[in-house]
Amino acid sequence: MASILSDANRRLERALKYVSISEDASERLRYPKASLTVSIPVRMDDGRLKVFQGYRVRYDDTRGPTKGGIRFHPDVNLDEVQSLAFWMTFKCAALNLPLGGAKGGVTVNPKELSKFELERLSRGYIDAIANFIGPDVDIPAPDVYTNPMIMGWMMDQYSIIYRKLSPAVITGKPLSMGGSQGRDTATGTGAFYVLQAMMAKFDRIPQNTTVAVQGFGNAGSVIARLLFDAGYKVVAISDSQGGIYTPSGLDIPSIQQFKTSTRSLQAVYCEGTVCNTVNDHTTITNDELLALDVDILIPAALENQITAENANAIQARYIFEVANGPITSEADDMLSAKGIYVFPDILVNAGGVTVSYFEWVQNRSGLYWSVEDVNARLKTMMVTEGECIWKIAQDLDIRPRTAAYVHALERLGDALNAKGTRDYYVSGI
Ligand SMILES: NC(=O)C1=CN([C@@H]2O[C@H](COP(=O)(O)OP(=O)(O)OC[C@H]3O[C@@H](n4cnc5c(N)ncnc54)[C@H](OP(=O)(O)O)[C@@H]3O)[C@@H](O)[C@H]2O)C=CC1
Ligand SMILES: O=C(O)CCC(=O)C(=O)O
Repeated sequence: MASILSDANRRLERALKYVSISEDASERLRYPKASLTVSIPVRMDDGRLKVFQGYRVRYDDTRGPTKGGIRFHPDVNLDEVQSLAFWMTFKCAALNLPLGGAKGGVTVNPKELSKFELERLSRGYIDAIANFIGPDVDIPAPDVYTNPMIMGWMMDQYSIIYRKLSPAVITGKPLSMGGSQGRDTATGTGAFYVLQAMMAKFDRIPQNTTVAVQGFGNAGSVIARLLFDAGYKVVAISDSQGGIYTPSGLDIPSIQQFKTSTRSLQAVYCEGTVCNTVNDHTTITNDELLALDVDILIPAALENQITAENANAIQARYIFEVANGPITSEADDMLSAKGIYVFPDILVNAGGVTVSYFEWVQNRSGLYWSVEDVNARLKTMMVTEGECIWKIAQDLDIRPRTAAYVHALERLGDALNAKGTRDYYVSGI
């Protein structure tokens, strides 16, 4: 299979046909600005020293300091981190955030580490990348298998290194360490606002709309819950171990209550009290979930879930990409040919980075906002930019994904052109 970054770049090439930005600007956007690979030695609880591979990629900083999460997962590699940083660049521009794109990761299965080992790894990662990040340079945040506790350790480690409390160096922190209200639910909430706005265009009524959600972590569980509360019928959910399916609709609040990051949904559902409330559920694989005959499919786990191999099996009418990069470009073409609407990651999951931006603003101003204020601002931004993208798609008769890239490219092109040629003969910060 092609590298994830070269596949991601195919979306850029497609959108470039619809915008008039300079050759210089488009050429600059094809390559990450800087990629750092580090080794992180960690003393394990049994006394052994283990060395982990870590990465941080700053893709483009033309519109502001770079921003993007940190992933702890066994499959993390440089190609994946570069692609995630590419998507962050276009996501921040699509939402008009004054930020560029970055991403980080460590190749590790955090479920195999003790809490102390995880803390040493998190602090070691910051030791290794401290020169590469900073509140005005590059600001990390959580992603898959990282969380507020890890962000807190990382911010603390950075503050120790620079002998100065630096809350604005990282977002997604615990509230007690300068985190923002609403950041923990922001990705799912932002996606919900976009979904509601788009479904209104098709006159869809929640009670008559079935949904399947792949991935039940920070992003997937929140959107599943919001959809359930709004009256949608969430008939299937899954995690890394597989999924559960109930045609009459799942009791999402009970499942949320029982699921913890290390327990499988199937075990929670079948061993727990939840199972006793619904009799007609079946366990399904992740592949089966993707192919269910539902109205809305929400991939909210990892990239490359829908490929040329299984695109023809997809039956959903609408796909909302809460995960980054869940559909390959080849599969995109096949879904489009089947008349399936795909609402893209760089719009749908942008709620996370938007509230991260709010957190960074709050850290720098010292003035903290209520959750109502955060969510109201989030809703305005998600719906406003979503509507612009929808209009571009209608006006140019292109897919929502290409429209989102066109929207982002117009802003990125302006900024790259305004900056002039400095980048081409003086090294950047
Ligand atoms: N967190 C954020 O703010 C943002 C996240 N995203 C994207 O959303 C997606 C999910 O991230 P997030 O919810 O934060 O991550 P979490 O770590 O909170 O949750 C990940 C979920 O995905 C499940 N999962 C892992 N591997 C697979 C697999 N192979 N098949 C099906 N499910 C799997 C996990 O299962 P298990 O519980 O069994 O481990 C877990 O339920 C990622 O693509 C991420 O980049 C995008 C924007 C912001
Ligand atoms: O909150 C952030 O800064 C980044 C979130 C993220 O990693 C993403 O949107 O993929």
